[in-house]
Order: sequence, then C-alpha cells, then structure tokens
Amino acid sequence: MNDNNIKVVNSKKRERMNDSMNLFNSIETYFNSLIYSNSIPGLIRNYLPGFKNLSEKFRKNNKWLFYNFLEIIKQRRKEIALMKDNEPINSSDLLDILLTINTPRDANGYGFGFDNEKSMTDHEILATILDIEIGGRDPTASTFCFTVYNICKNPGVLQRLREEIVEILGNDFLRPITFEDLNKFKYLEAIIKETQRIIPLNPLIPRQSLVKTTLNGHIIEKDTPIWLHQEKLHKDKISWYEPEKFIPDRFYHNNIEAINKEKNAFIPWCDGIIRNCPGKKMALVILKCLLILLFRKYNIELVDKISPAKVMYFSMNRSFDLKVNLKKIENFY
Ligand code: HEM
Repeated sequence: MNDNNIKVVNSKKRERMNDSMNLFNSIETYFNSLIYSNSIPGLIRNYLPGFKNLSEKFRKNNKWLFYNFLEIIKQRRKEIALMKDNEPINSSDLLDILLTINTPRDANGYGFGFDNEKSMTDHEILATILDIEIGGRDPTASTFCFTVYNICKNPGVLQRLREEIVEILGNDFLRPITFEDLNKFKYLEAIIKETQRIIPLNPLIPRQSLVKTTLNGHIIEKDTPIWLHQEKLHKDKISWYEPEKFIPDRFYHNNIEAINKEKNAFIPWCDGIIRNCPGKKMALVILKCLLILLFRKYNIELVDKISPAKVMYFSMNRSFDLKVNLKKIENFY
C-alpha cells in the first residue's frame, strides 16, 4: 500500500467518524427536543420569538435524524435480502436483530410468523432504537455516577464491595465476568438499590387516574393528571429507618422489611404501576459490570470529599461534575 492509498483510507475513516458524530449529536438534540416539548407549552413554543426559532431548529434536526436513520435501516434491509440463505447475520448487532425478528433469519430460530408475531417495519425499528438509545444512556450513566459517589463516600461500603468482588471473582483480575457471576453480587445489588432510593432518577412520575376514586379522603375525578412524588416516597419516615442515611444493608439478603417496602415505598423502575422501565435488566447488567470493573482495578477517591452529590434536575435527576482520582490497585497486573 502506498502513501496515497493510506491517505484515502484515513480520509474515509474520518468521514465515517464524522458521520457517526453527526448522528450522535442529532440524537442528543432529539432528546433535548423531547424534554423541551414536554416542559414548554405549545403556545409559547410555536408563537413566542426566540422559542419559535428554537422549535424550528429542533424540527429540522428531527427531520434530518429520522430521514438518515431510515436510510441506514433500508440500506441494511437490502443488504440482508441480498445475502445467501446460509450466510450468517451479525447476531450481536441491534439493527440486524431487529431487522430479522420473526423472519426466517431470526437469531432465536423462531422464524416467520412465530406465535403470530409480525416482523418489524422500518418505522418500528427506528422508534425502538431511539427508545433504547435515549432510555439507555443518560439514566444509566447518572445512576452509575451516583453509585460511585455513594461508594466513595462510605469507606465501610467500599470495603465490603471489595470483599464481595474477591469472594466471587477471586484474585485473578483478568478473569472475565459471566452472567452467573453477576447474579451472585447481592451486596453490589443492595448498593445500587440504596443509591436509587436516596437519589431517584425520576423524582416525579406523571400518571392519570383511570377511574373516579378517593385518595386519603380527597376525591380524584377520572382522567385527573397526577404527579407521583417518588423522592418523598423513597424518604418517607414511616417507611424507612433514618431515610437520609446511605445504608445498603436495608436491601441485603432479602431483608424482610425491605421486601415489604419494595412493593409499596420503593419504585425506582416504576414496577407494578402499568408503565414501567423496559430497560431494567439491561441497565442492571451494565451498572454491575462497570462498577465491578472499576472497583476491581482502581482505588478511587472523590476530589471533593465534603459536598453532597452534584445533582441537576432537567426532566430527570442527572449527575454532573463528579471528579475522582483514580489509582491502579498495586497488585493489579
Ligand atoms: C439505571 C437506569 C435506568 C433507570 C433508573 C430507569 C428508570 C425508568 C423509569 C422510572 C421509567 C418511567 C416508567 C414509567 O413512567 O412508568 C423509565 C422508562 C423507560 N425506560 Fe428506563 N431506566 C433506566 C435505564 C433504561 C435502559 C438501559 C433502557 C433501554 C435500554 C431504558 C428504556 C426505557 C424506556 C424505553 C422507557 C419508556 C417506557 C414507556 O414509555 O412506557 N431505560 N425508565
């Protein structure tokens, strides 16, 4: 390969990277547009100067995003259609999985028409990928940061987490983590739950009454919008002992008190109230893996050991400005 060839390859790589960056930036803008349209009334968004321009910017972005995403989906659908029957698809690629669900190429082997389920249209695939991209990124990243903060703030908790890591994974720092391992991390699970209790991601959950009912003596008419105050519930003095304190043991080893509370006073995923988080299992796998990898390999200290966690509320509680010092653990090789 001569110098000119290398330049062409590099410029193609750069082009592809730019395309990816544009797509990611556009998804971010799309996410902001959702928050914007949920929080600002239509009258202001559509008629007030300044807001009107911003609305137009969001509209243009979303049009661009949907058009380009649909083009990618169409292109890949064509490529798969042209493949030989026995040519395997990439079964770990989300787009390929969604394109082949309930078709003869279905990676689960269910094939066309299994259980009367249909294959997915391009628009359904687009909506699913955007849901996963948006739901899966900021909520998980913020919960991860809040958990790191809480562990670093509580040396006793950190010590017990390290012991659990060694107990389950041994001293071989390079040993891969399996799904079975993850299920054994009960103390880590308790730490994540306690983090979600003390800094809930969605402090306010919107709901609407389906029927006329009475709540605590108040009559609630049918179709009344209701805000469920998750944060108050998670810190209710009647339900929780010392609610402001970070005590993962509340959730450790099927603590009976915690089990009862999980039904009524602990709803980080809104389980049991019709709509809930479809990404719960995926989020827990990501969180557990990241936390194990981080605390297995590094000593971590908060740069600011005094201030409370920096939480910014913008449609949900987000972590910002978590500064830590990382130092590789001595016997890590
Ligand atoms: C720690 C991480 C996460 C937390 C705490 C969390 C929490 C929540 C909560 C409280 C809701 C609202 C449910 C409701 O209104 O009843 C929700 C909705 C949703 N979440 Fe998550 N989530 C997390 C991660 C994820 C991940 C990883 C995904 C996708 C892969 C995801 C996808 C979604 C989607 C699509 C919805 C909307 C569901 C609907 O419209 O009915 N979430 N999440």
